[in-house]
Amino acid sequence: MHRSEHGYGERVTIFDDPVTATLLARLGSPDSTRAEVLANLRSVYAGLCAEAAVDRLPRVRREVPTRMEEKHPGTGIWRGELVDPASEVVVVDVIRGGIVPSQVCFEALSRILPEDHVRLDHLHMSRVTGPDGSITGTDLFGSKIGGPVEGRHLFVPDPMGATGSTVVTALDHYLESFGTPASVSVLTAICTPEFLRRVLEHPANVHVVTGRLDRGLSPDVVLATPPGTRWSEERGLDADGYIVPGAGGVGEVLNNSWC
Ligand SMILES: O=P(O)(O)OC[C@H]1O[C@H](OP(=O)(O)OP(=O)(O)O)[C@H](O)[C@@H]1O
Ligand SMILES: O=c1cc[nH]c(=O)[nH]1
Repeated sequence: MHRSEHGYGERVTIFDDPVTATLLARLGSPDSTRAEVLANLRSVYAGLCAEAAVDRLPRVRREVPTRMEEKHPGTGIWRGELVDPASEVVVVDVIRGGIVPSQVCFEALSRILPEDHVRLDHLHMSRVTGPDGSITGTDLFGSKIGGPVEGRHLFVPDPMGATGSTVVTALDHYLESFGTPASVSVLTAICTPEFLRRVLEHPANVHVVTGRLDRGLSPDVVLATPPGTRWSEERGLDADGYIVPGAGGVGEVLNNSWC
């Protein structure tokens, strides 16, 4: 995967490839149908999940006989590194924007690990706005969490990393009551510099993999510098907590539910 150069530190991966950029440009376009948005979101998350799995999951060396082994004993055997099948993973479904991305990750990880090592949890969450329309926090209304996360690799696919309030609330909930994961990967289709600052400060030692980093409200002089070089001056959030340029309310579009 082509990765963007940036100054946000080693725990951040930003995709830099024209395929992901094209999918995300269509995803955010006012002309795209819901079917296109869904299909593009699935494609983007297949890439984000694979990248996080490569970076975070332990590996083992293995020898695997192929169908050629019978004809070529000893040489018809593939030798190399695989994902360690002992790894255990928990995918977090952040309802509602995260429903489709979490299902994509759950299915993808279930193809590379034993099925009983991959779990899907659900968190019912919603951002809360104050009287002026600005985001004041995130409510966690309920959860279905299938057990501890201690020693497991946590994947949090949340498409729009805006203020970071949703992800931080989710991680607080896990750390308070369900143990310490072996690693935490937050996967966003699009995120802001403000989001990165907030989630990287979290004690869970978060790694972020994002398809795009949007900082469209930054001054021109800052936009002329590589991402993260003048991080404190970068702005990607509008006054209502929406990402600019962003993709609008993705949870709303995906669900045709404007609330
Ligand atoms: O980084 P934050 O500022 O917390 O915002 C991000 C949240 O908004 C979107 O979801 P969705 O539209 O489902 O949620 P909402 O109704 O809470 O905006 C997105 O998928 C995140 O869950
Ligand atoms: O820009 C944003 C911010 C939060 N949620 C979205 O769907 N879009």
